[in-house]
Amino acid sequence: MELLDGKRIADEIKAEIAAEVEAIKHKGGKIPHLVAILVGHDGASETYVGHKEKACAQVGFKSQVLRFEDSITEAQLLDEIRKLNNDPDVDGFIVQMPLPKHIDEQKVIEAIDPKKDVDGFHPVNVGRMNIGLPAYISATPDGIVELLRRYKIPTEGKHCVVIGRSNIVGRPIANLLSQKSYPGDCTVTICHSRTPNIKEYTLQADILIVALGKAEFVTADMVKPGAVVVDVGITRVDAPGTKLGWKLLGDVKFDEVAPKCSYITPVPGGVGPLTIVSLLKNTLKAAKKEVYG
Ligand SMILES: Nc1nc(=O)c2c([nH]1)NC[C@@H]1CN(c3ccc(C(=O)N[C@@H](CCC(=O)O)C(=O)O)cc3)C=[N+]21
Repeated sequence: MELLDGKRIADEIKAEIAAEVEAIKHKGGKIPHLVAILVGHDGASETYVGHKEKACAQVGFKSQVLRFEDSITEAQLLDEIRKLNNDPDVDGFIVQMPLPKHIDEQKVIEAIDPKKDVDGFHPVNVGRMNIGLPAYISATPDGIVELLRRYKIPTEGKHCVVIGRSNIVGRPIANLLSQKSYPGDCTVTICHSRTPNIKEYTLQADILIVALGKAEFVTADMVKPGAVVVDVGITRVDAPGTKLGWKLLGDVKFDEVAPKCSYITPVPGGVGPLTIVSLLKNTLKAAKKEVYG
């Protein structure tokens, strides 16, 4: 069993991006500039946005967080988005999810100029990605693809089973891995909450991608010996007696599943660190006008 070390790969890619930013500076080109909009005070969102700021500083990007109270109206938020769409210094921006209930998330996503949508959530980017055109690919599926590529995991002709059908993970990763590419050329099955007897499918998986958001859902009896297991879940649970009083659990029961695998991602330190890096990759592409010209 070998760990898919997302932290190590993330550091490797960040070093590559930092070198490119240095080269851009040297030539007097545009320093990539990422903006994050953060509404309210959700603890996890604060953490992620903090990670993004730190990562931007590490690679030499310009970054900014625009903070708004929960009381911001949808119209006011849409107006802030319009300003960012029209600000030539801003290469890309994200609106951290979740948003307060009185704001329509889909409306917000669709207000973002696809050229600056470095989260890859706008239907234009989703659609382009789905048909294999240049696009901003959203962070989690892109992170999974990077892990498979950097560990040179064979994918052609493999059966990839995805648990979860969300717009931001299950659906896009199933699409990418079925495309004619590397990593790709997989036979893909999507399972979800209405799939009876999930184990019947997971036992056939050469590559098992788990993204349903249920802590320790996948147990050893559900995994084929030698499988590659990618765990996208992160659930915070109480851990009395530890220093923090809590810990993070994946969607896979790591201790019993790991010994059966050829490769497996840890949680934390697997896909998570790569999601931040994907955002940096997209912002660099935006600054270089690589996707839309
Ligand atoms: N507009 C928007 N874009 C997002 O990309 C977005 C979002 N909203 N809302 C929430 C989710 C979640 N997300 C993660 C980012 C980093 C880690 C990450 O770095 N995880 C570390 C552990 C982090 C920790 O210690 O809590 C790891 O798995 O090793 C995880 C999850 C981005 N999201």
